[in-house]
Amino acid sequence: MADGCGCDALAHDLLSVPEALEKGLAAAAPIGMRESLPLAEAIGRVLAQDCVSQTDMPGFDNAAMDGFALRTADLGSGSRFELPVAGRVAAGDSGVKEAPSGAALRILTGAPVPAGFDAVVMQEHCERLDGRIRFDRRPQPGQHIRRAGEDLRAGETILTKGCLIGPREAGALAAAGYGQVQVNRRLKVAFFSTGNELRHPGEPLGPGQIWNSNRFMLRALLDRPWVELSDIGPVDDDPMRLEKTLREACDNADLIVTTGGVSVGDEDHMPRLFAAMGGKADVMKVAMKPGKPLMFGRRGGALYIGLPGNPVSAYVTWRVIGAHMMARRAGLSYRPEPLLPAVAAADYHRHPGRQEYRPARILDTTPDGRPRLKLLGSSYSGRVALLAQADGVAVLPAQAADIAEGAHLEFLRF
Ligand SMILES: Nc1nc2c(c(=O)[nH]1)N[C@H]1C(S)=C(S)[C@@H](COP(=O)(O)OP(=O)(O)OC[C@H]3O[C@@H](n4cnc5c(N)ncnc54)[C@H](O)[C@@H]3O)O[C@H]1N2
Ligand code: MOO
Repeated sequence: MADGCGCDALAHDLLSVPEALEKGLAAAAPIGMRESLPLAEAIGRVLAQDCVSQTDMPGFDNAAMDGFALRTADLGSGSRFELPVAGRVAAGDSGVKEAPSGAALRILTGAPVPAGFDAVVMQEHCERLDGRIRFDRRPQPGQHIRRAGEDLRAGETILTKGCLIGPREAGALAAAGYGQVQVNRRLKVAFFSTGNELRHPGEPLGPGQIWNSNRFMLRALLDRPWVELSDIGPVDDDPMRLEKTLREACDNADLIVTTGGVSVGDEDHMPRLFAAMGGKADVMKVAMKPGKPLMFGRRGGALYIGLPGNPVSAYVTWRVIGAHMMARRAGLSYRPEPLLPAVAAADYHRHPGRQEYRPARILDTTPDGRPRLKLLGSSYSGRVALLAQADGVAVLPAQAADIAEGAHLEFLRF
């Protein structure tokens, strides 16, 4: 939609973005169905249980350095020390190593520190003689020893349900002894794009036809390890076909995402069809640009999100609202996306009205580290190529008309 279409005059009737997001999150109840998986298969999934450490972490006093363990009480006064080396202990060794009073033990990183030993001297600080070590820095008690439980005590929480099991979480779960974890079952997501004008990319185009970009953009947006994705493909603006597709999708999916057909045109069938099928539908007008029309619906166990057809509008509404709804439905805890402080790289003028998410490119950074943003074309809701050139969207306040070079902007980085 071009700038200055006049429709922004109605902006006061619109829901704000936080209001729309709140409504969306409230509609997106988690599916709450779980399964137990071996840890390796749980990577990329949503954790469905609170996890506590099953042992103290670390589980025993151990050496933080390769070197020599000793008892500081053996050192006496003076500034030069020499001790015999009475044995060796490596990571994985079990059993208590005995060492006579006044002797050191060769010790390797991760090895249990035998009882009574209270310091480790790094090998770099020791001169090694035949069966003895000499060093001239007095070690402090506790030096280079990782004490049992200093990280976490057995029973302390390491992760709470609702987090994504990424590399750090997988590592923490393994360290806490979880070989098997409860995760939410994959969210069944079905998607399709509506419109008679749509052709598969590369197919010859007749008059009035365009290549279907939303289908591929949505596939990339929705394909997550915690999602079981079903691509229904394009569907013509034929009410019978649309209704059949929607009905089947509602019967089989936890979440249905479509693009197009949610506005007020004669071929914008989705709101009416959804209601006719016995679903509860809500077409919202959101005070954001692009992405004004946005539809939510519920029918049986299915949640429906109808995104606007314009590709940039669909992307932005997905990023700002839809993605949070999908995440919540899959059981992920909601985390607001932080906006970064940035500055305008030039003077810009715009028509005030709706809060705008303008594709923007980072030119460079200011001396205090803020990105300097070039705002890309003002008429862009169909220009998906512009989105691909952007590093993110600048969030322009509803009432801002003139934005001066150097002015503060908020930036949602892709
Ligand atoms: N009288 C009004 N007309 C419109 C309004 C309004 O408030 N009053 N809102 C405008 C805005 S803003 C948007 S956004 C669009 C949203 O309309 P729909 O969701 O119903 O989308 P369509 O009309 O089906 O398509 C809009 C546009 O996007 C192109 N499109 C659709 N699907 C795809 C696809 N898969 N790949 C690429 N491009 C696609 C489609 O050809 C249209 O050009 O409504 C405005 N109108
Ligand atoms: O302004 Mo529309 O919402 O093109 O997205």
